[in-house]
Amino acid sequence: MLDVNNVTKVFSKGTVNEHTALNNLSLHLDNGDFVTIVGSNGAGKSTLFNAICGSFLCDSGKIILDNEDITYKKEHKRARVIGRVFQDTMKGTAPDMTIEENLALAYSKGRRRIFQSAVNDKMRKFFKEQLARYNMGLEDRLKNKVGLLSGGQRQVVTLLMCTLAVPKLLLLDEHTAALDPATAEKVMEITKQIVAENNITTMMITHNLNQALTTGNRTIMMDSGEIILDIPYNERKNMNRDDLLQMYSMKKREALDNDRILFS
Ligand SMILES: Nc1ncnc2c1ncn2[C@@H]1O[C@H](COP(=O)(O)OP(=O)(O)OP(=O)(O)O)[C@@H](O)[C@H]1O
Repeated sequence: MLDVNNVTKVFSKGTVNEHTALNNLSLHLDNGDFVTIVGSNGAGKSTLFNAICGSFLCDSGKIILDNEDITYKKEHKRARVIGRVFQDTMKGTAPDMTIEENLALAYSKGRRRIFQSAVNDKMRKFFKEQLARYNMGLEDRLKNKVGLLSGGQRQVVTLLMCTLAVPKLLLLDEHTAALDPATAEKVMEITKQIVAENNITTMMITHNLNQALTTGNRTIMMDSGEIILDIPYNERKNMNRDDLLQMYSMKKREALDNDRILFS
């Protein structure tokens, strides 16, 4: 489904601040893979997502999504088939628009009617049914502005917006990190449900090693713009966070500095 082939991204090239954020990185995802991504601050995790989304052009390498070379495709065109949920719960929705207007935008995106927020009764019924499934009380608040919702409720609306038209790829960028533990757990449950029901190929960045090891079917660890560990399900299923930290230390030949890594 996704092939990232030898991708390199250098920021501030030719200056004293030159920094290689992605270093000849390659990655293959099969259809339906749910890959969790861990790594220290500055490892290049979000930059990898930005490269896949087309936030910038890479210095070298190719990105293929569902057999299409998207290396030079514009970001807004990629956004039609790639969903992304950020840590910042304000991103991804229009706070001054109502829940139903936000959902209608996403709904029409999938139907090629760009930027259409008009809501009809059929859509309203559909949105209500969808929201009711997640027990967040959102089905009765269709006419509330999204800006009035809690962070957890907004993340659920964003998730639904990203998946109403099933994307080819879903990118979750620490999307539960800003929520309180109970809400984070609830949003993770909903995420897993949406991904499983629609068999969405998904990548999720997290700093929580336990979450990384118990979510999806594979975990990769990044460091200095490279993938240093790629652990498939069979290997991962009996691992705990200490095993993962030890694997990191063996690979890097350095002890793991928990403060730097910021793993929970
Ligand atoms: N637009 C940019 N311009 C210059 N440098 C950048 C830019 N984006 C990222 N970087 C640098 O690239 C490196 C990788 O950043 P990135 O945000 O991908 O790390 P990360 O693994 O997501 O870290 P974190 O866990 O802290 O979010 C960092 O050193 C960062 O400062």
